[in-house]
Amino acid sequence: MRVLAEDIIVSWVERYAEKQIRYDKVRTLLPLIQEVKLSKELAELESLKAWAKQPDNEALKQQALNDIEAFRHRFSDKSYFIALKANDRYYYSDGSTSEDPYRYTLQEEKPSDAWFYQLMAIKLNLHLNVNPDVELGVIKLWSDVLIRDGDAVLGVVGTGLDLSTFLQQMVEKQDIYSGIVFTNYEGAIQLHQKEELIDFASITKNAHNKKFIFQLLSDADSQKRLQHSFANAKSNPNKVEMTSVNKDGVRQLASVIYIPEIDWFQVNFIDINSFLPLTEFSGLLWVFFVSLVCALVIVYVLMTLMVTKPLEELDLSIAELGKNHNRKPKLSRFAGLEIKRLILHYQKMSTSLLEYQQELESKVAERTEELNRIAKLDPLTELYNRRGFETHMSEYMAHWQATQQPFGLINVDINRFKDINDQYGHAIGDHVLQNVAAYLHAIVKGKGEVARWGGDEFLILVKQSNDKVVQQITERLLGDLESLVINIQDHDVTIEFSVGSALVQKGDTLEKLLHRADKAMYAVKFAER
Ligand SMILES: Nc1nc2c(ncn2[C@@H]2O[C@H](COP(=O)(O)OP(=O)(O)OP(=O)(O)O)[C@@H](O)[C@H]2O)c(=O)[nH]1
Repeated sequence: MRVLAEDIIVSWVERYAEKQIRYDKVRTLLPLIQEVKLSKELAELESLKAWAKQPDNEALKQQALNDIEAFRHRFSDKSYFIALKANDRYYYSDGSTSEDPYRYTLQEEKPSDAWFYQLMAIKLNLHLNVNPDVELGVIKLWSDVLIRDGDAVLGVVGTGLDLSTFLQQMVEKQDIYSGIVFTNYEGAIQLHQKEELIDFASITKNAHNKKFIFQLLSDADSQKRLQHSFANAKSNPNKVEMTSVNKDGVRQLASVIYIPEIDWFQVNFIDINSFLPLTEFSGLLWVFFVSLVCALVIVYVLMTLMVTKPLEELDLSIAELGKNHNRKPKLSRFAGLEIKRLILHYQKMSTSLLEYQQELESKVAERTEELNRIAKLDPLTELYNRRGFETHMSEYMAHWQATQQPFGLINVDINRFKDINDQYGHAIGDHVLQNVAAYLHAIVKGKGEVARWGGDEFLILVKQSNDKVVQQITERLLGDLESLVINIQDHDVTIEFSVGSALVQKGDTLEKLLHRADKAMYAVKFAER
């Protein structure tokens, strides 16, 4: 904002300064320019030139002084001066006396007369000189114009303006300016509010002793910039050149304009800070700061209500979903539309995901149960296989340990089963095994469990039993009355078994019990042979 404001000020000042300077020229500088013009006219006066060539000729002198007297009234100070080269005499008249205007004789070695000899030497047609008037005791702004006859210089003529009046009108009228300075063509200060800064009689001094405007600036860069502006202004008379300089320790804008009529520069300084103090912005900055904080708080609250909170809810629900819980995210009515939509989709997704998962889990459970069941059963006879029977028996043995209710184990082995296989083939053998399984199952009914122990060998667990029941079953299996007869390829084949049994005893293990039943069965088998 400050940079922008500075830019605006610079462009505004540029326009303002240009107009102001034109106005100044008309209002204040015009009298000075007028004086210069008159002095130039006076220098062209033929009678003056004639006298200047022959200063001792009284007739020519009278003629010239008469003509000049008419001019005198036109000068604003109603005075003139003439300095003649031929006799080094200085004439001055303000009309106060009708005497000879001769005042004194100039002397080359006198510092206060140096201006004259310098002008003669450098042959400067017009020179404005700020110098004290020794006679009147005031500082005057002199307009010095050479009296020329072709190339020859005959003297100097001109008038003086009271500097203090001029300064009041010109330099002290500061408006927005922090300082107005007039310099000659090389930058030596001619008009300044502070008289001590004015470079009196610049023309008579060498550069080391002059007071240049550039010395008022704080650094070399600023001096360079101002010198550059001087050069530009000189090549574009009446055009204002702006540059930024450091003066009196602060940044200032310097507007430079060249006034060709008097070969001077006018430089106006503007202290940007005083023109545009930072404090002007402080209120605005506070408003901006407070607005910014309010806006941030509102944005934060809205973001929290519309986005952050609903997302936190969603996050919690997702964490719960990881634990297989369907948690419904709580939604405030401020939640953003997109977020609401997102959460709705999430709910649908999580519900169907959990349903699908439950379905999957129950299917897996079913399959596992089925697999466990299958793993325990013999696929051909659908009786317990060895593994299934062992599991069942270990459970039953634990039960027996607790209740001590007796039970028995019967080992049943088909006699010469290999012959059936060999004679009718394996498929028939399988068929026989299935029939044997059904037969044994029917005999045992609810009294116990039947298992296929391997090949053609079966085991029967007779639960909560005593020796008598076991004996009954054994006898039934060995007896002729209820023999198992299977029709194979139109032949009735009687299936015979070798059967051995054992009752559980104190301190028994399954191994021991099996061993006894096995032993009993083989005893029967070998006895038969
Ligand atoms: N068809 C069929 N045969 C089987 C199966 N498992 C075992 N076997 C047969 O059963 C026969 C058992 O033979 P063995 O142990 O000598 O028994 P066995 O011929 O009854 O002889 P003994 O017991 O001494 O009377 C073998 O020939 C096996 O190949 C099966 O699942 N199906």
